[in-house]
Amino acid sequence: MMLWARDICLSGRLDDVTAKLEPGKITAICGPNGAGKSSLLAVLAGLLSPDSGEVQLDDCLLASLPAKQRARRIGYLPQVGEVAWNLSVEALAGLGRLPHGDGASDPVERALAAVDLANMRHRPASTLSGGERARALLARVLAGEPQWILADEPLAALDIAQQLAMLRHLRKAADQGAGVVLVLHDLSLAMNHADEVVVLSEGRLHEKGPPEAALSRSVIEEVWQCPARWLGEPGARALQLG
Ligand SMILES: Nc1ncnc2c1ncn2[C@@H]1O[C@H](COP(=O)(O)OP(=O)(O)OP(=O)(O)O)[C@@H](O)[C@H]1O
Repeated sequence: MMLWARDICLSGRLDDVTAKLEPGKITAICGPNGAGKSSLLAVLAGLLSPDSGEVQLDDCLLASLPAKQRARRIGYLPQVGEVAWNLSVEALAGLGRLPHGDGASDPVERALAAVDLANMRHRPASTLSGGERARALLARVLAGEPQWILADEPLAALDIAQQLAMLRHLRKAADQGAGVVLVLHDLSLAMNHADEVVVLSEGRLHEKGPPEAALSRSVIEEVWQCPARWLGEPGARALQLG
């Protein structure tokens, strides 16, 4: 049970990246702007084909899986939070059931509750605030109850209470066996909430390991070229910059 990117090369974006991701964990992908985080996530989701290398999902190659099966097993939330059609929140979350073709309502209800949008279920997506829209799009992913949740900056538009609620929900999903992979710019969130951190730099894998090691002060200074130090205790770290 794993999602394994092997020797991934993608012209100008990823250079021989290998990373084995485990279910039951929250893995954060971190790195400076342009480091290749979104590209790697899209490759892991099977939405971007690498020039060379392959992604293995459990015992099969991702590229060999029919799109519907892939969509059942991997839920992907892109970075740009656009809603193409002006659906209601409930209908938008319901799209997460499409790969299953069952129109089941219980997973949609659970997803709406998880993102705290059950009371806005009839609101057209066009009337939502940025953070509400981000949560509705996340509800679509959660409603599919995928084995892997791959989300590109899912917390960026959320207030701190919603961030915490979402992290608790993602932790619960991981505890129940899902693999959770999050692109995060906020290194404190990665440090305090991830089990594993993948650090990319200029398209290459720089570090992979537990947060205290992968996001050490020396790694941050080398990769982000930014003086920084961690304050506080493990699990409740704050990053002081400068
Ligand atoms: N469609 C594309 N064609 C060519 N190059 C691209 C394409 N999309 C992104 N890139 C380039 O690939 C590199 C990695 O982009 P990517 O979006 O994966 O980085 P990122 O780490 O997610 O960045 P950010 O933190 O800014 O979101 C960047 O230099 C970017 O300009």
